[in-house]
Amino acid sequence: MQTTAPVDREAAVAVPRTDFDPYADAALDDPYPHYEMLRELGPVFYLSRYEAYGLARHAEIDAVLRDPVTFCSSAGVGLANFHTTEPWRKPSIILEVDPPMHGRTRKVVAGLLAPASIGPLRARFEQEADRLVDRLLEKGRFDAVTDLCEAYPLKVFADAVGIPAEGREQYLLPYGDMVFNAFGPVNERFRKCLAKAQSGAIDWIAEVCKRENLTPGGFGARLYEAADEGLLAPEEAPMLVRTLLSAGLDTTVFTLCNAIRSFTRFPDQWALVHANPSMARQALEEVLRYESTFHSFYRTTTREVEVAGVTMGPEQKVCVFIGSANRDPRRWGDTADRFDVTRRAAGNMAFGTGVHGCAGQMIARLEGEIVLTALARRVKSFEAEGTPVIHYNNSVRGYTSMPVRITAA
Ligand SMILES: O=C(O)c1ccc(-c2ccccn2)cc1
Repeated sequence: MQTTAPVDREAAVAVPRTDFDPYADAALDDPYPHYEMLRELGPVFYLSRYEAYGLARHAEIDAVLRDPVTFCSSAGVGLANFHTTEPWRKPSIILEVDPPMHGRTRKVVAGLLAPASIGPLRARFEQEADRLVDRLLEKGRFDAVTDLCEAYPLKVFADAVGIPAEGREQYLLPYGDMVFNAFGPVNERFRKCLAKAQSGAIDWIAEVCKRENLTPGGFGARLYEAADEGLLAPEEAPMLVRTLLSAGLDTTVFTLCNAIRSFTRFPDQWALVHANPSMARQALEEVLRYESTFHSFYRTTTREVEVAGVTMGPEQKVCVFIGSANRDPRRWGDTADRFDVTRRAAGNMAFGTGVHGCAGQMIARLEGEIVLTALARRVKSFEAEGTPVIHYNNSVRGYTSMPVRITAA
């Protein structure tokens, strides 16, 4: 366990320094004891290894994410400051921009992914979930990552965007892996990703975002229609298709992984959901709180600002550990570390909060709720077959492999 060094001389109030490395495998194996240590350091601390401030408590993270002017996104939402470091790809026109520009692109994407727009997808999402559960019950034992958690979003969400079926397995997840590694340091993990992705994913994504490759009526085609209507500049449509493919796959895959993992660890919780499938949506919310898929990202100060008595200069990177906010006993009480599907987990930070709160959170919830409901109706129990293999990534948590055995109801 890392130690804290003497106080930082410059800060008005001593800011505790730590050489904790959030990106070390040991931290990714089980971040929660480390998050506990960070929360106890104070409301604000300094990650000396990365020369960035850090917040691990719910209240301060909530305040920072609700102030996009002081804590901006246009310098990148990862450790790299776009004012001094060349971004690895053209910055996103929704994630890596500030108001007012952000408001315009956000309005278009949020409209596309709003309940009214995704409601008509429910029937085909349910049909696909039932077909998938049929296959899993026939198998009895399978790898929950490849056969369930990856298979489902790669089919239903990629179909909803309207991209070709060919090449999805090969390119979509590796591309997302790179997107989420890019929010961390340029470490070995990220460098390996970049090298691999040069081999095809980046070109494949650019190709499938072209209008001629998108199914009419899908989210992608509808972004080009928004450009036709003047709501977007022509070159912004493919950029927002790239957004959907960057943000909408790995996150839901890992959320499903974290759900299955939690239910194999806590079979009594699955028993509750199996007994009452209408709890699926609420159970999913507790999965999102308990094992947030997306764990940490950054904002950059646009001026000198004081947070909890600590004065930060301008151009400072501030890491918000939303995975820790979701376990903060100051917000969730002393059962914060308990996986409890009967808890009211709404208000968790899994999708962030404020103007940049995840625009796709409703379709993510729809996918999760439908899969868990289909499983709850027909699967009595999940048993883990051996230890699952963690997927190591700089900012999202999930699994590479998770052999399970299921028992039909
Ligand atoms: O506009 C993009 O390319 C983009 C937008 C959003 C994300 C994202 C970040 C964290 C969690 C979920 N989504 C990634 C990429």
